[in-house]
Amino acid sequence: MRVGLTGGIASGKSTVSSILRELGAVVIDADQLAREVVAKGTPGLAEVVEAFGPDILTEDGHLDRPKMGGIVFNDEALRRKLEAIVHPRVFELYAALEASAPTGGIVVHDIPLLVESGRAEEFDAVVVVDVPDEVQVERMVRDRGMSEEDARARIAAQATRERRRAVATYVIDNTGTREDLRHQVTEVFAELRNAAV
Ligand SMILES: CC(C)(COP(=O)(O)OP(=O)(O)OC[C@H]1O[C@@H](n2cnc3c(N)ncnc32)[C@H](O)[C@@H]1O)[C@@H](O)C(=O)NCCC(=O)NCCS
Ligand SMILES: Nc1ncnc2c1ncn2[C@@H]1O[C@H](COP(=O)(O)OP(=O)(O)OP(=O)(O)O)[C@@H](O)[C@H]1O
Repeated sequence: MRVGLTGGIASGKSTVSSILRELGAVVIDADQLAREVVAKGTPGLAEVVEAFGPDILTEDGHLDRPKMGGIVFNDEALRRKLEAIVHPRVFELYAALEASAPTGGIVVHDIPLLVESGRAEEFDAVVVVDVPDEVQVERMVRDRGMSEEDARARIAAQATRERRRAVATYVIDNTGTREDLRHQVTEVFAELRNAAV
């Protein structure tokens, strides 16, 4: 069973993913794949340097992620340019991982841009982690030391809550405590397991 997991930035997707892993799901993390395809020494990173210039590298030759974030979350055209390099490579890796994933279990695809990429209907079920924008901002500022302005720019680069909720099979409300979250995830996982048999 292929399950899409999505939600706005800092909504709690990684936290939900780790609970799902504990419960026995296989999780494929799109953000992690997006890091791998531009790791030091990859053709992906070479293409990024060609497009954005060598100043986008740190002194030791890695992608300077905070700097790149500052550029692409304030300029939609440049964001699209980066996505055009990263996304096709992520899809390639995905295909390879899916081909080697064990069959029969629940495979969760943690994809921040699931709605934006128009691929929601490719999944047997879609789980949306939902919080108001203000909670996203609060968590980015509190836990990641981001400025409020940067946090809002990232939210503005993504689909609205309403658009995500419109494709949801299950909505997980993450405005409560971590314990509340675990409770809901456990319930959703039980329903997914029932639906899978
Ligand atoms: C700009 C980059 C270098 C900033 O790196 P940074 O380490 O600060 O953030 P990280 O990669 O951990 O992403 C954090 C969150 O930002 C949001 N985000 C990332 N890329 C995008 C994007 N293109 N559009 C909207 N939101 C995005 C997602 O919610 C993601 O979970 C990085 O986000 C990136 O390479 N983005 C382009 C690739 C992409 O679209 N990734 C998203 C999933 S495939
Ligand atoms: N219920 C909660 N109460 C308080 N803090 C929470 C809760 N759930 C998650 N958090 C915290 O909020 C932050 C964002 O959560 P998490 O990293 O899981 O989000 P994410 O959606 O994966 O983010 P990103 O889009 O950047 O990958 C983290 O610091 C996490 O520890």
